[in-house]
Amino acid sequence: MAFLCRSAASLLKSPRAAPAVLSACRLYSSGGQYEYILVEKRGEKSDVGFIQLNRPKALNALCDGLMKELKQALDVFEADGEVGAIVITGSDRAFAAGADIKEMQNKTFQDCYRGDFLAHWNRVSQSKKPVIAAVNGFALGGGCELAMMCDIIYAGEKAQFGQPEILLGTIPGLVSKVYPVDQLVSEAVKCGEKIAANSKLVSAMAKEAVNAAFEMTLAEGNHFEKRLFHATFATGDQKEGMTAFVEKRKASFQDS
Ligand SMILES: CC(C)=CC(=O)SCCNC(=O)CCNC(=O)[C@H](O)C(C)(C)COP(=O)(O)OP(=O)(O)OC[C@H]1O[C@@H](n2cnc3c(N)ncnc32)[C@H](O)[C@@H]1OP(=O)(O)O
Repeated sequence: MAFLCRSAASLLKSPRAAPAVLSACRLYSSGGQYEYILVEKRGEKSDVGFIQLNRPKALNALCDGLMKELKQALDVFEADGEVGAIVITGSDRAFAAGADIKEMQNKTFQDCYRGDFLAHWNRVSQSKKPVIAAVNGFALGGGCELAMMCDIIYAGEKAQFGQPEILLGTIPGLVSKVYPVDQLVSEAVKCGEKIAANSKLVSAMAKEAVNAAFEMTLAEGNHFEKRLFHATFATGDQKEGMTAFVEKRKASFQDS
């Protein structure tokens, strides 16, 4: 179905394929066809495609099924001549708390590489129609990246953006802050302590991705970062980081 939707615009030219496109377009008018998102058209002229991430118990963690449905909904809205802009939102508590850690916990490097894990995650940035993120609550890791892939971000007062992957033994995880003069050095040391408590191996990989990005095109940089992300799944620290999250305890990284 996802493939049919992606090709909807071109398939419209083919009478043989028309029923497939029509059934794709019904996905939001009939409701209930998606498991992880709510999809409708909003605005006085029904010209705004509206997608709400809907896994409240998991704080909208971006599981594979949700990302496939998001792609599918974007495909349908792109093929819909009435739709002029798309809004993606979550709940009051969470836009999205990142990629689904429980789904990733036991993945190996081989699983990531062979399955080209995250291959379709760039779909939002490829949208031909303007996409607006309406962010309330947590926008962490992949949730933060999802918001950044949109063209415009509107944030609620309590929105919290962050890249905490380093706490899980994977990349990235860089944060910047502004402090009063007299607190700056001690806060910088505290920051250093926090970084040093994470996997030194994975921190080095995060730095490698950031540094390499300066020398590359955006597409090359994204590709390199994805491959390094896959490589973290070959480390013991990624297993420890994600297992610690699932077991609700502090991770103990061995730099291995
Ligand atoms: C982009 C790529 C490639 C990678 C990533 O995105 S890695 C993930 C990055 N995100 C994080 O590390 C955030 C993880 N979540 C948290 O730190 C916390 O859940 C919180 C700070 C967002 C909220 O904490 P709070 O104490 O308010 O709530 P919890 O009890 O921790 O969570 C409620 C419920 O949601 C489940 N949950 C939350 N985040 C995820 C996630 N990313 N993946 C899977 N599940 C998640 C959490 O386990 C809990 O469910 P259970 O009670 O059933 O365990």
